[in-house]
Amino acid sequence: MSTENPRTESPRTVTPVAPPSAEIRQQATERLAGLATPPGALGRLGDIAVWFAAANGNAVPEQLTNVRLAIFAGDHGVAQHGVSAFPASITPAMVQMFLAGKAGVSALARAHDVHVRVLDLCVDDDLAGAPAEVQKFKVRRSTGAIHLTDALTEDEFEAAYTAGRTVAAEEIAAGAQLLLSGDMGIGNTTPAAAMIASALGLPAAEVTGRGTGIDDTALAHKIGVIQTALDRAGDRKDDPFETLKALSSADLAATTGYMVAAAEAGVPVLLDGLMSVACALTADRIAPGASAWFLAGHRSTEPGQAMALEKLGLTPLVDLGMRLGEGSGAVAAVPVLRSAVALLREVALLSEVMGA
Ligand SMILES: O=C(O)c1ccc[n+]([C@@H]2O[C@H](COP(=O)([O-])O)[C@@H](O)[C@H]2O)c1
Ligand SMILES: Cc1cc2nc[nH]c2cc1C
Repeated sequence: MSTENPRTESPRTVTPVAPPSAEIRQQATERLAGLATPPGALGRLGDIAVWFAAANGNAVPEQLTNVRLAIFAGDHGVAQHGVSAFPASITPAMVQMFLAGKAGVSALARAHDVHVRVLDLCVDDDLAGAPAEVQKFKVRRSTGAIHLTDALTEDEFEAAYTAGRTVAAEEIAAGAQLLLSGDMGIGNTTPAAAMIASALGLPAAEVTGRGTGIDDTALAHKIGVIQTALDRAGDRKDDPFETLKALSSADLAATTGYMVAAAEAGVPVLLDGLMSVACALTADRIAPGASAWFLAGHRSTEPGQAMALEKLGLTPLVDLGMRLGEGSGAVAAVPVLRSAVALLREVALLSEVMGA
């Protein structure tokens, strides 16, 4: 973890982020080359181990014992406009499942020892019985339908973005060696696609996918909704903060703030599917260089995710055809990263073997 990237100005400042230590990266590369394995025999696991070593600040990287996932949940005005295969009432129901430990991501997180925190930024429900902690950053109920109006007001944007930064700081204070982001929100593949289209300067038709599984008719309608939103935002798409305010939501603005803050603090982030990668792309617009702290967990079936990953220069660790969201793809990739770390930490050096 480095402290070389302090950000003291207002949240709306584009400030580059320094990459992980080149010196430690070099030491880790030399260690990898010296392991008692044939050169290159570890394939990508070797590269991943070196990346993590540099991000972790140790040429012999720490064992990954404190991996922490924050799931940012919210509802989206566009969900009332025929862009999803499911009703918005699924969002609070799934948040309750996360809290009960019964969602897909809950099972994976237990299997792989990942700490899960659930945050309601803009769920359109009062989440009866949920701990107060879950709603402490709640900005509003649902967000503006982005083809008709801005997702957030200026105050709401600042509250959401700052909330995400605070969550990252809290998780880092709790000892996070690796942060993961997850999402829950019916309709959220629509703003996520709009964020990616804005960053890449692409039309809606190229980045839009089927989300929860819409048919061809609904897909054509969803493309129209996203293109209308992009046209409505106009030149504001050139500014990542305006993009978040006009075209995202409180949960996605918070996720972006979380990633910017993690990179600034020098803590690596393992990315999930479409929403996570849309936010990572936006975080890298806000904090150029932040992507050096990001590792792609999995490849989602959403086309926009692949395009955003390519722009970020990231290749996913696993490609399992998943499109669940929740952070599930990132959690599924944790054992791969742990495998890489274990190899660089624990394998003997060839010089030791030969000298023995
Ligand atoms: O992570 C992904 O790539 C992904 C792809 C498709 C759908 N999802 C999940 O499905 C929901 C959004 O889909 P939709 O069709 O309602 O926009 C939301 O809760 C996401 O977590 C997630
Ligand atoms: C059941 C269900 C679970 C989810 N988890 C994330 N997005 C989801 C969408 C649906 C519909």
